Amino acid sequence: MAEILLNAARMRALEQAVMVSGLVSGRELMERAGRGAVAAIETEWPGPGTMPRRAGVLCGPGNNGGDGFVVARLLREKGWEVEVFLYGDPEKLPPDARTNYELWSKIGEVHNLPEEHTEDPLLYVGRPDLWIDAVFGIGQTRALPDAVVDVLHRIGGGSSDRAAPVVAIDLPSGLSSDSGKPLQAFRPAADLTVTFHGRKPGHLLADGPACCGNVRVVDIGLGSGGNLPSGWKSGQAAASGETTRAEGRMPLVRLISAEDVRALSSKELGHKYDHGHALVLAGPMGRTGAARLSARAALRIGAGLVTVAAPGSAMMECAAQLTAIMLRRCDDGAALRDLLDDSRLNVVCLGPGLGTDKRAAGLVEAALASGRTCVLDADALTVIAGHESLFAALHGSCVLTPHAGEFARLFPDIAERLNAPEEATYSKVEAAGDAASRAGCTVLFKGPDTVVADASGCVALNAAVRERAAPWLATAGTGDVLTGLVGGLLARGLSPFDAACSATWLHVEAARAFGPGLVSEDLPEMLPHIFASLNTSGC
Ligand SMILES: NC(=O)C1=CN([C@@H]2O[C@H](COP(=O)(O)OP(=O)(O)OC[C@H]3O[C@@H](n4cnc5c(N)ncnc54)[C@H](O)[C@@H]3O)[C@@H](O)[C@H]2O)[C@@H](O)CC1
Ligand SMILES: [K+]
Repeated sequence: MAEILLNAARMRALEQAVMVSGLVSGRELMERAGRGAVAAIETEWPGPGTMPRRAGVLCGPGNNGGDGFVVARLLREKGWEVEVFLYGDPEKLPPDARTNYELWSKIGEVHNLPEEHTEDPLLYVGRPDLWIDAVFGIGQTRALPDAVVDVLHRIGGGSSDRAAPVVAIDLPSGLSSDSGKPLQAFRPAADLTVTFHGRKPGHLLADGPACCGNVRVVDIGLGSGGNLPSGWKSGQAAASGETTRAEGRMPLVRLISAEDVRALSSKELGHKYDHGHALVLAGPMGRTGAARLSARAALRIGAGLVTVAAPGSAMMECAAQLTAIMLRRCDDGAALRDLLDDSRLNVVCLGPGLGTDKRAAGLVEAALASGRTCVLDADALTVIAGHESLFAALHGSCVLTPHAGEFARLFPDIAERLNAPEEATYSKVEAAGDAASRAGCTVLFKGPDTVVADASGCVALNAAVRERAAPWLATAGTGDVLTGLVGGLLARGLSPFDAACSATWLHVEAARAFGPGLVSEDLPEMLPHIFASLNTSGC
């Protein structure tokens, strides 16, 4: 199954559908959520034996608070000393949360956390072993009230050196479920986040991974809704009746995984021309390294043939460095048009080390006018950002691979919205989707949370965070390698969306397989190892 990240609206819809079907009540779902949270706590921190443990449970005014009352009751049943605090009016709790408030009230006290005179929960709990943050979950769309920020500060839920661990129920309070951005200046932090049915985009995007700590998913019996069959690919969201960007709502986000690339590890028998021919455009003498890195990556990922096209001044430099990769001279846009008369050249990669001068603009123009499948990166993106006519010439067979700075040059208003504090629920997923629909092509928006979006509304996320973190990718030239990986997969015939998804996953896996000390040249050389391990481990 492909993992779909459930945005808040979709999670609500799933819960509603299950409750309306009569298969399970909201109260039972809440009980399962609380039970799952307690089990996750016991797994994360196996107890010291017979010693009673002590927890402070902070509950909010909605169903997230309801989960908190369940957790409090179940911990008490297990012998924990538990103090419970409520932010909100018990009379206004929704029905299931109210029921659990009443169940808890039979066995323990509920301390009020009034807005005006925030009490210090530490006074009640002394030295707790654990804090439970059940103030807000997927219902939060606006900044935390100051009183709640105050309390979370006191328990250390915003700093890394807190005295007792914090367990967030569903999400740390103050974090947007859809964007992974804090909803206010206070940046919440938890050691463990227990979420239900499936991960939400906010667990993996932006600040989410740093705020959430370990994320454990609890099955509360909502069935397989939200997951899509393996092999689910671009375009199928609309066909399956799922929400897409094209419908103007938050898209379904698929997590990119090994499943996306397993089929790539075998090259079907055939002639080298059956696997495409990528043309990589180089910049002037002294700047060809970037294009050579792209070319090497394109060849390693399985393009049948790769040619570097360099200006006359750089021919000797390239010739001295290339072996399996071919070399052609290409001084300007006219020369590129001539080269592209050869229809076997099915992909053009341009941008790394290209420069931003007249030659570069001519090459970008010729590449786009040819209608060829193109990967545009680095300098090519800067050139496009500076020429409206080139932006307008982008077409459905293009892949743009901007990092945040390049994205802001190409789509300044979208980037501004993404970075505006008052737009905390606007996510990188939506930003990439808006950019793709404006450009009319696939956009691979780089980062530890790389988002791939196409103009039809399909979106996927490659999360290189926590256990999949690859900090070694922050070194010169790794972006040039990614350009070549996308180009090589396009040459092999993958669609722009699929090529971008697979390339970004392999890029991270290559970095992880090499580890510390990585330089960009190492990345393509790790691919045989990755393909071999995909075949043998079935990971
Ligand atoms: N029956 C269900 O629907 C289930 C819900 N579950 C829990 O319920 C949560 C969602 O519950 P709710 O929809 O009640 O939402 P929350 O409990 O997240 O928020 C409650 C309400 O608080 C208000 N609010 C949000 N942000 C606020 C802010 N900054 N300041 C003041 N008020 C704010 C909103 O009106 C929101 O509806 C999930 O995250 C999950 O923990 C689970 O128990 C599973 C079953
Ligand atoms: K919470």
